[in-house]
Amino acid sequence: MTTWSPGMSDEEAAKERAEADDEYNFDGTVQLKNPHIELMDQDILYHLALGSGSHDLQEMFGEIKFVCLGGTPNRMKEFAYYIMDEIGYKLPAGTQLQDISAFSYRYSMYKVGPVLSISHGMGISSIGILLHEVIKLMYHAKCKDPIFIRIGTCGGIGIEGGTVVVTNESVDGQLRSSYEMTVLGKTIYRPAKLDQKLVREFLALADPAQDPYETVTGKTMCTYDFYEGQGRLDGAFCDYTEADKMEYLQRCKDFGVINIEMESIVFSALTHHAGIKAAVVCVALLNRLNGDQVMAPKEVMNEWQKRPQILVSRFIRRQLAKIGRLNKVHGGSIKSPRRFKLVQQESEAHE
Ligand SMILES: O=P(O)(O)O[C@H]1O[C@H](CO)[C@@H](O)[C@H]1O
Ligand SMILES: O=c1cc[nH]c(=O)[nH]1
Repeated sequence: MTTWSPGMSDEEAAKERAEADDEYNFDGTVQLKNPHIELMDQDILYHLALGSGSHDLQEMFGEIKFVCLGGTPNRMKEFAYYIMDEIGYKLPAGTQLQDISAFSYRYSMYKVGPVLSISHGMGISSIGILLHEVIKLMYHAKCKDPIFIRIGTCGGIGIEGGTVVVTNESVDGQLRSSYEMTVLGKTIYRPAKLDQKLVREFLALADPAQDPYETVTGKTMCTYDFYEGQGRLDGAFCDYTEADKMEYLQRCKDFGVINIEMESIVFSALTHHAGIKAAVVCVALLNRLNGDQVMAPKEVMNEWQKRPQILVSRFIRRQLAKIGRLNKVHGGSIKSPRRFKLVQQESEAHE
């Protein structure tokens, strides 16, 4: 847990935060870098329709290891049923998955054993609010080493529709790799860092023999808008020419950007700030160098949207298998691969 306190100087606090970055607490629980929360009688997670006073969050969510987020309620409900099959999770007879956040009328949330599947809506503000509450949920529930994964769609730059992209770095519309926000009237920047080991793990799970599509990695540009923000010519307004658009997209491509979407910068910045490992896996719906309109038929797009889910499922199954193997060795006492790694490192040091 961070030792930041209201009396600390800015310099001390920055040092404290830098040291605490990218780390879970030693027991794997999530650090909360907000000293005010502990002082509150209860914490109402308003947009999730949950609260630390009204719900036993540890009982309900303590076992969560994977938090999967995607734009639409429908995709995340489908993913919940898909991952249920994939990990062999059985619902009690005669029951079905419930949308835990249904009464927020904002986001949908499904829990399948150690997996949470949550819709985040469109854009930085929507996922940003959700992330505050989900990170606090992880903290209240004392979840150990949770990994956050965004399962999305995007526009490709120089890649064809149906290609799966694992983001290695998120940049904004000005190609800056930090998330800019205004706090108390001041502009602050949070580094938008993603876990590079996770990137490699996801790429290694792509299987050219089995997958009739490419899985690639590169920079993802995250914008505040779908139309002008992404240099489209087909919005309600457009004050630039096609040549201007192509020059911008080419500049992005030359910088290493291979896709564009609308959440990855705040997703990577806030998870990094919370010390939570995170990954972004999206499918391209079109190649923006060829046009702006999303024209693939519905059935084709539905099949494409399954592709990141397949990769994420392989990852989750592999992680769960690791945890299962470790627990066999350690009598069920180790609940996450990371804890296992620490135990492994410690025992190696003593050899
Ligand atoms: O498919 P999702 O997850 O919604 O993501 C992409 O699609 C939306 C735009 O159509 C944006 O939210 C963008 O990031
Ligand atoms: O072009 C696209 C397609 C999906 N999502 C985006 O943000 N942009």
